[in-house]
Amino acid sequence: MPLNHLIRDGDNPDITEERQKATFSTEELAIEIYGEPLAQRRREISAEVLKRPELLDDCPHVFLDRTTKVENSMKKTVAVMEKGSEICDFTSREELGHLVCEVFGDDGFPLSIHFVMFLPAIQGQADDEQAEQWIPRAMRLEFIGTYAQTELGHGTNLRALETTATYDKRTQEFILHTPTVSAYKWWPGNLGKTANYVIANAQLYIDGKSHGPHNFLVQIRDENTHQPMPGITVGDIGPKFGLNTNDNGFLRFDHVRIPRRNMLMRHSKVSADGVYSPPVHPKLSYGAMIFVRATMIRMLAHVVLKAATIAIRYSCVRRQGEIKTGNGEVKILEYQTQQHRLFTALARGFAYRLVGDEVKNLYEKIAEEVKHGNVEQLADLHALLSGMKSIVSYDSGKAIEQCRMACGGHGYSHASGIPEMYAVEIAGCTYEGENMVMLQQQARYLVKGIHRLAHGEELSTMLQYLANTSNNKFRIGESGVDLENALILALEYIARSTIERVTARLDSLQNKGLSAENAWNENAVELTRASRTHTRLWIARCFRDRVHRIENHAIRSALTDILELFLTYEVVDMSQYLYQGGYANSDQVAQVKDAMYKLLEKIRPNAVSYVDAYEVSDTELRSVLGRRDGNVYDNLLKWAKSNPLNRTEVLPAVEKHLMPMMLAAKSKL
Ligand SMILES: CCCCCCCC/C=C\CCCCCCCC(=O)SCCNC(=O)CCNC(=O)[C@H](O)C(C)(C)COP(=O)(O)OP(=O)(O)OC[C@H]1O[C@@H](n2cnc3c(N)ncnc32)[C@H](O)[C@@H]1OP(=O)(O)O
Ligand SMILES: Cc1cc2nc3c(=O)[nH]c(=O)nc-3n(C[C@H](O)[C@H](O)[C@H](O)COP(=O)(O)OP(=O)(O)OC[C@H]3O[C@@H](n4cnc5c(N)ncnc54)[C@H](O)[C@@H]3O)c2cc1C
Repeated sequence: MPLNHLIRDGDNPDITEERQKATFSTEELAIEIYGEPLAQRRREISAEVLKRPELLDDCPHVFLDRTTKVENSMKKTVAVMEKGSEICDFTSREELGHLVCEVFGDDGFPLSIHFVMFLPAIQGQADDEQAEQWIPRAMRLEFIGTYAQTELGHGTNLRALETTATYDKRTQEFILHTPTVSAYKWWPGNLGKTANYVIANAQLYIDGKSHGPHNFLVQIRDENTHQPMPGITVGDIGPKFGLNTNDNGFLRFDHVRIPRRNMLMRHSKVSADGVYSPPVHPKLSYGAMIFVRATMIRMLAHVVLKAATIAIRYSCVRRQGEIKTGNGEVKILEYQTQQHRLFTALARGFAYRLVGDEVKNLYEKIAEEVKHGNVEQLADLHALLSGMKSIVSYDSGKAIEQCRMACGGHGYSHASGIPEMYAVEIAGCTYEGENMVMLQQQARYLVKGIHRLAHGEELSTMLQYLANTSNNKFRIGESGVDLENALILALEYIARSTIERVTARLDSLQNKGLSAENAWNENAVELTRASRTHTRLWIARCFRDRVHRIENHAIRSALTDILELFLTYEVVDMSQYLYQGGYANSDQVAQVKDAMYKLLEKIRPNAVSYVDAYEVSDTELRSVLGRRDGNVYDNLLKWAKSNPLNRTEVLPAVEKHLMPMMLAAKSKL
């Protein structure tokens, strides 16, 4: 029995040959990733979707214009809501999430922000009475909501948001108002044409005094006619780099009145007579952002693993050039350069996916504490997520782009599926906090860590390595030190020395009289680097711990190869930092590189099986190059022929414009 469960008759023999080489069971690896029964449920859901034409696209979605894309996704949403509960358990986020991926792909769907931000904002920030009133209605989809925070003029600097919510004691209402053009809400997903309610973030004013940004539930469209409510101007912001199935929108309030109880009041409150009670932590109204930052890690990793699936499968059916003259053309995956760009992408995908689970669990634990008023760990969580969303979004983007380029010309075609994946994924560098800004949020926490250490104060578990000053020599190759440990210690050194250096520079500039703010800005690039090195260390440690916990020997061994490749790649990529302070020499860095190249060879026979085990169906993959059966060329031809430009032999536009020009040119002869 072959260990790879995806072998089928009629597949491209080049890909079948790959699957026969598997040294671990792909089904067992799938169970390790998803757990049981989810691994099996995902397969059943995928199979059910295939039987229901109303859930499938009539033609490749990339051939459609925006209006049709949006309409299609709305039509399919209704089909999912009507029949979806026959296919999956709606109370399981994982099952529903899988169904959504199958039916809609990555480019957005009408309920994405409803589920990802609107509901979580209510769940975390509404008091019990409000939650009881709003959540059941929102869950039944009696209305669709979104999260309207960003404005035309400000997205990052939330303290400068201009939308106001002024309390009117007389009527016990808030008046929501957009005072300037730059105060228009701008960007919220599904706001343009879909949502009829928003959680609006606005500056709270009582008796002329500002209390900072707070969240309010505001109805923006009529529940029966979907027409904008009085005082509301709303629309779609236009086409974007990606996510064009999503109607990101703009919104203006013109003195819109809402009842006092529409302010989300779990943490901050305004009494009927206008008395304000602040929250136990000033940033609790940022809770929905924290939720998305925690969830997006797995979403981004999922896209990397999809791109890796496509590029690795394709690289086994594409033959180009010879390694040894006369021996025939090889699968392009035989080239070391191809393995390097693809297996490192695969390793990052697995690392981020598995670490993403840990981040989600940590978030859930701390969110529960916060719900009960314990905010002790909120700063740790905020710092971690700020770094994680930045590293994972950016490095995933680079990995996906490598996968695309690794497919040569066909990677540039939408037939590969990768351009759209890249466009969707890379938005993660911007949304939920622009990366440079978020890295600096984390850097504040790291600098504080060094100061605490200097004052003999206790450090959180995450920062304890900062105290390990005896780790000052690279121990690769020493007896008693295995590769993994040596690499983790090297990453600890890189992070510690980088954070120490930049903190010392900040301190010295301030000692010379520079203001804290100016000293910070003069070192901002180095501060973001410190933040990156810390986060990459955290990911590495967390990934290692996750792999060590695997009980199935064959699966642990398969993922150990991926872990070691990840660690060697991270260390090589940051090796310049190893030279600072003389931690390592160039021979030692060469040893890490050699280990990395050996791992590429070791992973090569299992390459297709790793991505097969991740189990993304062809329906979800939406890629001609990444098809499970490897039958790429016939299907590329079919795909091209089916595109709307080929509906007529002679395009009407050619007849109208070019032919007269050419005929006129001929007649002038
Ligand atoms: C069921 C299935 C469903 C499946 C569906 C799947 C399909 C999904 C499809 C597609 C999904 C796409 C999803 C896209 C969604 C995108 C949505 C958005 O983008 S919403 C907008 C986001 N906006 C931002 O993120 C703004 C960024 N700005 C900020 O967060 C803040 O302004 C910040 C942090 C930059 C500064 O905030 P300050 O000005 O209020 O605070 P300062 O003065 O700098 O800091 C004071 C202290 O507060 C801490 N702080 C700041 N934020 C904190 C926080 N959140 N928690 C705890 N502490 C925090 C700081 O660390 C600092 O601490 P010390 O003083 O150093 O100790
Ligand atoms: C696809 C997508 C979906 C979105 N969905 C939503 C949504 O559903 N709801 C919502 O409310 N918003 C949404 N947004 C908005 C998003 O959250 C903001 O765009 C994001 O927070 C960045 O803010 P900004 O656009 O103001 O960028 P800016 O802050 O203007 O950033 C521009 C540049 O200035 C730099 N910069 C800004 N401030 C600083 C600083 N203090 N220090 C150093 N550099 C700085 C940045 O690093 C960046 O290089 C979405 C955005 C996108 C792209």
